[in-house]
Amino acid sequence: MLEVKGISYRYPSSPWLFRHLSLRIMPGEIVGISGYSGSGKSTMAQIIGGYLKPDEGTILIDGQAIPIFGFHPVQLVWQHPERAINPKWRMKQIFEESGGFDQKLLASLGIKSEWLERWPRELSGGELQRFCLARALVGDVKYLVADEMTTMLDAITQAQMWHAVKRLAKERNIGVLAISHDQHLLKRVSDRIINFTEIN
Ligand SMILES: Nc1ncnc2c1ncn2[C@@H]1O[C@H](COP(=O)(O)OP(=O)(O)OP(=O)(O)O)[C@@H](O)[C@H]1O
Repeated sequence: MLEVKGISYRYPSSPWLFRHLSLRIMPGEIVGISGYSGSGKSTMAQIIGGYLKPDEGTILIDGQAIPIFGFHPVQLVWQHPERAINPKWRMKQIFEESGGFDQKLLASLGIKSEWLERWPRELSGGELQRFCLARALVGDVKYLVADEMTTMLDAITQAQMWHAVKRLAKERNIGVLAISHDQHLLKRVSDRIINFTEIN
């Protein structure tokens, strides 16, 4: 189980963004989270994914703190794939760096093998985002945080990606936190939905 226990965060010279925020995600469970713009959902996502350190509180997996070094068992997929990918590497290199190829996974996300030879700038936003999702799902990922993962994408790509995430979550027992302003999407993909303002 992923436990977010009483975390608090404030950016330098700013008031508390949230205090004593807690939530739990079970393996294989998809938890949707909504909340007003600027309330701190992405900041919380970055804390859970290990990109930011909380000022108070802890993140535990099965009762243990997440090791600071090595593979992070919580992987984050952001809204803007172009900001998450090194533009100087071909897609193949990006994949190799993150732990290698899983042909079945690539196929299930609709990633064509010829895209692997391309540079990031030679792929559309939707194609790049599929790569980011595939990269997040390579290896022994235990939890996935999808922060507005498909907001910029067309309905078909959105449906394909979420179909794959739902299937993989159940098959591999990966817990998922889906952050979105799209209530219809959250209702479709989530086992339960939390309002961000109710957890802090
Ligand atoms: N690096 C930063 N330094 C200072 N303030 C920041 C920084 N990053 C974000 N903020 C502020 O923190 C607040 C929360 O931002 P965050 O992106 O976490 O909210 P959010 O709930 O994800 O918003 P949205 O739904 O619009 O994506 C905002 O007021 C934002 O301006």
